[in-house]
Amino acid sequence: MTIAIDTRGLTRLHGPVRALDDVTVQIRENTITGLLGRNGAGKTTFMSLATAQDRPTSGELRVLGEPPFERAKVLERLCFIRDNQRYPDDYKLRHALRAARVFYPNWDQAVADELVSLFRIPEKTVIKKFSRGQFSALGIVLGLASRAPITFFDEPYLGLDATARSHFYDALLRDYTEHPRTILLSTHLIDEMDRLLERVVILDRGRVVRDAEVDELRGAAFQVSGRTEAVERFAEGSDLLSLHRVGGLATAVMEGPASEDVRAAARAADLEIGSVSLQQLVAAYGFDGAESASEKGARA
Ligand SMILES: Nc1ncnc2c1ncn2[C@@H]1O[C@H](COP(=O)(O)OP(=O)(O)OP(=O)(O)O)[C@@H](O)[C@H]1O
Repeated sequence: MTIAIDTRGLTRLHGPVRALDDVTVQIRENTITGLLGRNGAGKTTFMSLATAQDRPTSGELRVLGEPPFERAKVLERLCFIRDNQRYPDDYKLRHALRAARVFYPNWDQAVADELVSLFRIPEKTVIKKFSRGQFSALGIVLGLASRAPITFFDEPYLGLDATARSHFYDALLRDYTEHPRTILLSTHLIDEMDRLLERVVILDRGRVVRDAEVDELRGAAFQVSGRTEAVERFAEGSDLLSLHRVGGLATAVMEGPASEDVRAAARAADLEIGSVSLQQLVAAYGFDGAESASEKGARA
């Protein structure tokens, strides 16, 4: 297994704010990894450090085997698509594409042309007058057509309508399958994107709280649903992550594998047992801004 991004104790302080706090993580090469976490968790900071747009306060960082700072050889192999990208005032689509063609050694013009037409990006309008969605679509075109060995997408979907988002996911998967490379994506749209993700790193207040294969995470919890009383009784004494009650019915997400014994007990209590989605799991742990059962318990 080759590591694309390797960090040891990576820390970035802004005064009292620990934007990244002692982060030790290895991002695998040729994998799509999701960087998840609530607002302010440190996702953009991580990407900015890995692309040498910012410097760490302490800790070690290696990208493609080297510290990225002032290493042209490393930097030309990275593409960072962020939501506040600046373009010169008079830039139109063709100027951005021309600059990208010069900058990215693996640039694929045919991919760019196809995506420009798919996303209906205007050719005559200056980029600074683009709608939010058109601006995001341009970032996606640059990110995919760059074919950079490591591509960072920091919430690349802002302003995109549902059809355009779906075009993005399909184009990303298709191009990645044909040309495997390392892709790091930050997102809050976990349900929509979970089919893209092979691994996730979840950050909370600058720290890594989970770093796992998506399949491994999904197998780490299960849900039971049915009559509230029966669900509550079933959940007693087990590792309850979240409990939602609606009318007389409830759904509980519980940590641990759904073993045969657990399944038999659920059937005996007339409860439905099922798997949880990545979004449900992230929400159950409270990493999406919702309050987890353990936080609620701690307050009570
Ligand atoms: N230049 C800066 N000066 C001061 N604080 C900063 C600076 N940049 C980031 N921070 C703080 O560092 C923390 C991490 O910010 P970051 O932008 O990395 O979070 P994020 O996970 O990308 O959030 P979001 O999902 O909202 O985009 C936040 O508390 C933010 O306010």
